[in-house]
Amino acid sequence: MEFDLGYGPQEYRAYVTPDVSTFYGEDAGSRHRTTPKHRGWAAKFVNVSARRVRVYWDPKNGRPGNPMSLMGPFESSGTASFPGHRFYVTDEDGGADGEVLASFEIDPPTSVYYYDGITVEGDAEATERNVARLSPEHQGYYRAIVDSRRFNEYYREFAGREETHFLEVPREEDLGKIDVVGSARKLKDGDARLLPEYRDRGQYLNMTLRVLSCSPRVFEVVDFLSRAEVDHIMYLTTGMTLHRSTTAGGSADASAGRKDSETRTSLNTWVYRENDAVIDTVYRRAADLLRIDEAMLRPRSADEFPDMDNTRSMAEALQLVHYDVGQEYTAHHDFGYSRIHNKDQPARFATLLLYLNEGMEGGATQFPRWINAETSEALSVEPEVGKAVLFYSQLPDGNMDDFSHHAAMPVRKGEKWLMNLWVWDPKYG
Ligand SMILES: O=C(O)CCC(=O)C(=O)O
Ligand SMILES: [Fe+2]
Repeated sequence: MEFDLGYGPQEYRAYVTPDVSTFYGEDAGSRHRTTPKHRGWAAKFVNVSARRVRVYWDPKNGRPGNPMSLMGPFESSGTASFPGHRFYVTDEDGGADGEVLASFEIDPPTSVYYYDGITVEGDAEATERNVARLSPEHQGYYRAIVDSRRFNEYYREFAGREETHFLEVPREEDLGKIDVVGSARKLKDGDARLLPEYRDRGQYLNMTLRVLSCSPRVFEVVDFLSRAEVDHIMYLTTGMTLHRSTTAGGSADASAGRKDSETRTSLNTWVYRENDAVIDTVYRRAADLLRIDEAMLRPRSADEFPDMDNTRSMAEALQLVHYDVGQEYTAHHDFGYSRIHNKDQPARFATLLLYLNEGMEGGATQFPRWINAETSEALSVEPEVGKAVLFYSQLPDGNMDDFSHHAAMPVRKGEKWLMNLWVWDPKYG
């Protein structure tokens, strides 16, 4: 798409969600998108002011709001929400009953909601006076947000969605041409590495990547982990202490109006690549699956990939999660909302879910808003020992994918063990 923020015409490769018919290998127009039962909608809040403000979810029953997040000057936060839900902003010290500086009703396709204490609508001079009172650093953030808002208008017009990420650099990504539900790609022999000392000569693990959904992009790899590996991981966890799980951005990322303790009720701990040869193998295989070098998933020395602007790992430690009966993780996004202060806007890019057991009742991973032509129900993935699910939280153009909304359904009987491998975009930092 072409856009102009006042610095001359520029080009941007924005991603337009394809017609759903193409997800079935058919001509555009032959099938129609269903309306999902789940009406979730991601909301991002931006504090366009030099004061510290709090965002509250408004329960609309006359009671004070539930605190969602604290935003410093020119910072942002976000949450998984629903159309019609209301939020309001007060001064940090004002509390839930404080003077309401701005209020918002979630109204698709709007995803980004601004509390703007600087801009005076229709009065450029008054606006400039407000800007002049800001520190030079804050003036820079203000102008960046103004540009981003204007860019967002072009993006929304072109792509039908808002950019929830302060986009800078278009990203391209090689997913090959597996863009039809049910289609599969066999990963080449040798793609999936086993440590040499653990394999016979010429023996490789072959993996097949199968498309479960094109939007969000969700793939399944049955037998990603061997039984022996799963047994080993479960053995490693013996004696580990698990802690109550939290959500990525604390309450800022909890589903609107619910506390952390209600949205994610599981226990978890972290498993490190460096500490175990089998875990190292899992990372190497994950890198093969993602088609990136395994070095990206560990700290690098300065002479490896000198073109990268940092040497940090793009991956987090593996998060081992345990769900007991009744425990769940309600629908959420994995991407998080990065601070505007960070020019690189780091965000989680891909998630690999590794199932370590099966046979429980409940406990499926669901994508309730997947775009498809067959059902309004969620896409539901059942845990199977050793199975991996790969999904992307980012669209090919670098924006966040609101449809990557997903949930771990409550376990009704038995228990569930799973590992999360979170991979950040290359500018993690
Ligand atoms: O347990 C699952 O199936 C999904 C877990 C998840 O989405 C998360 O931990 O972020
Ligand atoms: Fe998640």
